[in-house]
Amino acid sequence: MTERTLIKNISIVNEGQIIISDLLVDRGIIQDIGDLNDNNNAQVIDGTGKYLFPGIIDGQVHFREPGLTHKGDLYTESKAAVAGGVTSFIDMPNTFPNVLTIDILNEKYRIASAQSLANFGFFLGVNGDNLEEVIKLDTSKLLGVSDDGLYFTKKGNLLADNPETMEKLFANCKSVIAIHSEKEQIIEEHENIYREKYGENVPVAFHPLIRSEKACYEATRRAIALANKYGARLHILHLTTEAETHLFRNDIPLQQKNITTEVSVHHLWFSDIDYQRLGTLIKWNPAIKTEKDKKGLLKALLDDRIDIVTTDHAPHSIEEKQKPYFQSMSGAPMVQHALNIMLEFYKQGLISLEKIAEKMCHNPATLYSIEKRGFIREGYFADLAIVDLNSSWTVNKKNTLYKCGWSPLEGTIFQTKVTHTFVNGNLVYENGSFNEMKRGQALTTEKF
Ligand SMILES: NC(=O)N[C@@H](CC(=O)O)C(=O)O
Repeated sequence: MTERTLIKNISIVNEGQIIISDLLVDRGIIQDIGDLNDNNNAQVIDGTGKYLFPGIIDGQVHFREPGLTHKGDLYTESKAAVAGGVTSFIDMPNTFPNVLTIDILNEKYRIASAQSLANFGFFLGVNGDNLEEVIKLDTSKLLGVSDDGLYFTKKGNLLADNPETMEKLFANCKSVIAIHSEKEQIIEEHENIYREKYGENVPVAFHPLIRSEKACYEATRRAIALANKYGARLHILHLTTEAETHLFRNDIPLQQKNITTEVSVHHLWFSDIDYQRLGTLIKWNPAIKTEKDKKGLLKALLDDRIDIVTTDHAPHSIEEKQKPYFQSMSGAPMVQHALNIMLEFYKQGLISLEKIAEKMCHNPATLYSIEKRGFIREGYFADLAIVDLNSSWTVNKKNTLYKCGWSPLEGTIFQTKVTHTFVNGNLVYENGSFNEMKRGQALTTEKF
């Protein structure tokens, strides 16, 4: 494979602008942007009529390795990611064993260097069990700490209404604290009410009433109050309610924010009217809520109260999903289809291409201080995605690359297609084919 690629005559979507230009990639780096001629045997790609985005940085995925690899693994899920234009991801700590020590964190980096087709970063998990060790660490060196998904084990966790644990973490942690924000006590009260009425077969349409707006709002309000008290760096994961969006600011630039938040694509795409059609396939935590919430989330994304878009890619086997309400696993795979979803909103006139690049590429890089990625700039890593905005296709089992083999989007017609994805200058994905010679790199941060 040639080390140089010249992309000719492409519409570059970057930093609030779209300009038609050429771009030269040399040995993994964006070497030049402008009116360029190939003078050194570069592989040439004609970009006429197509759009070039910085590779998507997905700030929240569950790729399931180690320990849960019957659902997904770092190779299979990163491959699906790359097919969707995602070139970097940050993986959550609820793999097994839970990522509660630096040794386990390092082990995940080791596996990913051998397996992942995309660039990778990992959260250190934090809960009541390892809090004392975490606050002894130099947390300023970590990409972030998170409690996400650790609540599945129902022990010692931050969400179990443990104000002391939360307080100590916020007082001492120097890195981004990424919180899964739902108040467990409120959820348990609701679970008991519905269990009494319906037994194990609670209709899934009640999921947003069990994991309710109040459960989300109260937890988010409390976390923000603590972050303000200690000046901690708080990030609220996967926001789901319109009510919570009003707790976030848009009067200061992202670089100056101590408190940030995100929306996951499924909470922009689905609403409670979809439970009837899709049942437990769209059971997520926090739950898919109402049309009003869905609209409110998009509004907050557009006016910058919400900073980034993530997927919370959470594959489970179809057997694990198709169970009665209480046993059905929460979460679903999304990473391959996230950019298509956002581009569909563009097609509907709801968001600009520049805003998509801001929320899926630039802002995740800024929020997690990721070095030299997320922007199309000379000297930056050549993580790039080319999209055709006029090419329709239907999601089906055959073209869904997740190890779990299904998607809640099956049957959906997308009008846009990712045609090429470059990771560190390597053309890893091209029109349905993969070049798997190279592996992704660990994300480095400006803090290291
Ligand atoms: N979002 C989900 O519904 N599930 C996630 C855990 C999580 O993000 O809370 C999972 O790991 O399956």
